[in-house]
Amino acid sequence: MLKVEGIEKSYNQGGLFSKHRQQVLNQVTFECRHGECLGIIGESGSGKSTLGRLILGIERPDRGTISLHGKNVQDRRVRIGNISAVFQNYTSSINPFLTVEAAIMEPMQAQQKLRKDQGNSEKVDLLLHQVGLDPSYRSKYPHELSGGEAQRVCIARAISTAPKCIVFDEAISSLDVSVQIQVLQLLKELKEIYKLSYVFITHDIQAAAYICDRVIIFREGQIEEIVPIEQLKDVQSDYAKKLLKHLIPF
Ligand SMILES: Nc1ncnc2c1ncn2[C@@H]1O[C@H](COP(=O)(O)OP(=O)(O)OP(=O)(O)O)[C@@H](O)[C@H]1O
Repeated sequence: MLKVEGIEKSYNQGGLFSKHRQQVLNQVTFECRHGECLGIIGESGSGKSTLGRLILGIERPDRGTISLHGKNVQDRRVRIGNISAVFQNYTSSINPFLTVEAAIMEPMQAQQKLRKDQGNSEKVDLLLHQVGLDPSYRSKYPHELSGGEAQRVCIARAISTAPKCIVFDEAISSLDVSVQIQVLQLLKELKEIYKLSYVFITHDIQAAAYICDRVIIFREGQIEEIVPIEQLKDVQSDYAKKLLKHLIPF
């Protein structure tokens, strides 16, 4: 369903007029199946977040295509309401001047399917309930929320349009360990309820093992290996073995 084909991306290095370009992604091809959680693991700087931004249509690839159900995500109409994101930095992901209710309604309004009416308010209550928050949170502002609560609001925003795919970029990394587990459980439940596909960018191998069905091992902007999660211990390449050994704590 989400198809990434032959993606290449480079950035200018050394200022606006520099001719030197850094190749960040090189011939990246994979598919994220319907209802699948596909992990992306790699060293810092290997291009994971860049890939996430391309899937979200925030940036364009130099070459290659990313499509959702056969339609190119560069078309805004394909993305809006169908692909959403949850980032690491939950505090800057929500407009500080918006209440929780307004923040959750924002993506729905962008989708232009629902208007600010009774139905929408009810939907906000349902979404809050689904992420484990009670209706009293509707009138709160971001600065009144804990990190875990703010990330739950970001998740409510992400699911509010009933998307087909959500990109998580280190979405649990800034949370306390106990909150990370709760949020991972929540994400698993929501994936089943909404039949979602997840692209789960992380450096946390344990989180990946808990939630992912398959994992892409990323190396310097290229796919080193794609492994089903139950075969994570049996990766083939020396690089993948070293990376996983490095990422597993103790
Ligand atoms: N907008 C940009 N302009 C120039 N260079 C960029 C830009 N975005 C990313 N890069 C470079 O691309 C490379 C890959 O960055 P990216 O953030 O995608 O890696 P990452 O694997 O997500 O790293 P981390 O795990 O540290 O977040 C880095 O060398 C980074 O400096």
